[in-house]
Amino acid sequence: KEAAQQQKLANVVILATGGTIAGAGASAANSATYQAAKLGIDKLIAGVPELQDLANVRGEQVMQIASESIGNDDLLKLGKRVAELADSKDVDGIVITHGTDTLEETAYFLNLVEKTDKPIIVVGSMRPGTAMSADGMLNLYNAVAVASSKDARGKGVLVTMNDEIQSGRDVSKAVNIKTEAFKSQWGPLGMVVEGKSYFFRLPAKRHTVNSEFDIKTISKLPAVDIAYGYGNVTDTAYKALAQGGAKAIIHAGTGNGSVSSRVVPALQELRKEGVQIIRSSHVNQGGFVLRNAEQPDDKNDWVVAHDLNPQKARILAMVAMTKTQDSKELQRIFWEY
Ligand SMILES: NC(=O)C[C@H](N)C(=O)O
Repeated sequence: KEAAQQQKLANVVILATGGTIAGAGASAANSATYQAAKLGIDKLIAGVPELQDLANVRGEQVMQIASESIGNDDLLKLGKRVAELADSKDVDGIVITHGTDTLEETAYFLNLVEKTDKPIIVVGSMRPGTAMSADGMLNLYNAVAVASSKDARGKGVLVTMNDEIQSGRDVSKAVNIKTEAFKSQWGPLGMVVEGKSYFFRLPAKRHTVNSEFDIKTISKLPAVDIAYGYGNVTDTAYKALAQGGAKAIIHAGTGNGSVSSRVVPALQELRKEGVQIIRSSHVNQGGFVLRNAEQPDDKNDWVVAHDLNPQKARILAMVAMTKTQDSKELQRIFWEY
């Protein structure tokens, strides 16, 4: 009977990368003071025995780091492992446990480059498992529930935090410390309650099987960096990033992605030298940058990131620039993804 039950369940692989979901503090009162990336995947799975009621679950430790330290090589390594698993007939869904600081970047990256309609869920926690009211157990349970659900297929990479199912493209960490940390200006796609997924919306932008990008053909990501806009800003950081080898600079601009008159000449000059300039907005609750609104982008040959925040714009620029160095193509890609 047990064997029959196992056969009916979906096969889900959990790829562990570290983060607070694998973190540990000195006492149960330590919800914010702890070390990330301490527990291995076997301990995480053993900590939630109910996972085995949802799916046949197995784990793999891909890396063990806090997500603020994830680099481009880590993204590529994770992305390639996800693709191998997605190609396997024995795998129905994939969960990635991840620190929350750059979770939105990894989720968007996978959303762009994984050619599969199998569910891929990225999940983290705001409190370590040793804390009172730790959120990791339920977030992980929800992630496995969504990964084993047929309803989650073809919806792009998803994120399960705080009972919500979010699109990996749209979601970002909007609050820290609190467990209701992840928000999207376009709203969640659904909810997961007691191991069941409920979807209410679909992502509108190109992703996974409909994406023109494929992790299998990407072996290196170009250098793309971010510089922040604020009152009294100078062009020092922009010039330094270009000198450091940046092929594109994401301008994390004020308001509509506006650019200070003190910075405009340097960005015009850098563009002439071949560096792509991409205007985004650093406003907290969701930016929306349009071409030729605050700056004459056509004249300057700059690109706008539309609703993508600066860190997501960096991910898309890197992926896009594995294929094109043309600013018009880049802009087309920023509208479509
Ligand atoms: N809540 C977390 O996971 C934060 C941690 N710094 C990380 O991103 O790994």
